[in-house]
Amino acid sequence: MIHFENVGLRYGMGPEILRDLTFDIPRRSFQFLTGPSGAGKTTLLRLLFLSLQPTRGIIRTFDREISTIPRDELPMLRRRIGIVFQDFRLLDHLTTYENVALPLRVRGKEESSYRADVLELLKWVGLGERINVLPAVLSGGEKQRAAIARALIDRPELLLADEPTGNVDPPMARRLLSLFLELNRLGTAVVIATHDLSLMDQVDEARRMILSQGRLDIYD
Ligand SMILES: Nc1ncnc2c1ncn2[C@@H]1O[C@H](COP(=O)(O)OP(=O)(O)OP(=O)(O)O)[C@@H](O)[C@H]1O
Repeated sequence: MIHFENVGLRYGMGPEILRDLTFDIPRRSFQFLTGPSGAGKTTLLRLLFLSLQPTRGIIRTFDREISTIPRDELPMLRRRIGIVFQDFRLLDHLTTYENVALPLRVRGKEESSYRADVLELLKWVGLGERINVLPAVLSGGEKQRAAIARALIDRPELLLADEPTGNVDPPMARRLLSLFLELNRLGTAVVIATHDLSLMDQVDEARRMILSQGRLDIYD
């Protein structure tokens, strides 16, 4: 589904942060992406989300080679990808409900067709009492859960999550992990960037992608 071939990335004139990355993200796969702070996990997620272009090498996403796609077509491809940013990126003027429903609204769906699903997901992530408030009054953990719900609601083909359990307690982290696993069971490929070893230990069958000094090792 995603193919990287000899991909390298540098910011401006700086050093190469990622070097010669060659790997696939298969359909329906589940992987953790880990490595020391500053190793380039967020950078790799940005490449996967098509918000950065590689400085060398080839990336194929959903059978399209990225360098050949006109910029104005990228948003259509991105709609097939759900992403949880480390800094959440909720829209300040929208309520929790509206933020989570946004991907469906953008798709032109009728509210009556998704309202119950959005409310159910919000309850599942523990935001049932926070449906009609703005992000400014949510705690860090609540914002994180709203961002996760928004990334999941449209059942993307690929889900990317950057430290998605960084702001929640261990029971909530387990609950969120079970949500990612359920989404994966329904057919979504999942990539979770994390430092949390206990989280990774809960999914024996997950692939581990380990970034270190610009290189990537994969353990299936
Ligand atoms: N926009 C940018 N411009 C220049 N350098 C950047 C930029 N973004 C990241 N970097 C550098 O790229 C390297 C990798 O950063 P990145 O955020 O991808 O690492 P990370 O593995 O996600 O780190 P962490 O675990 O701390 O979140 C770091 O040295 C960082 O300073």
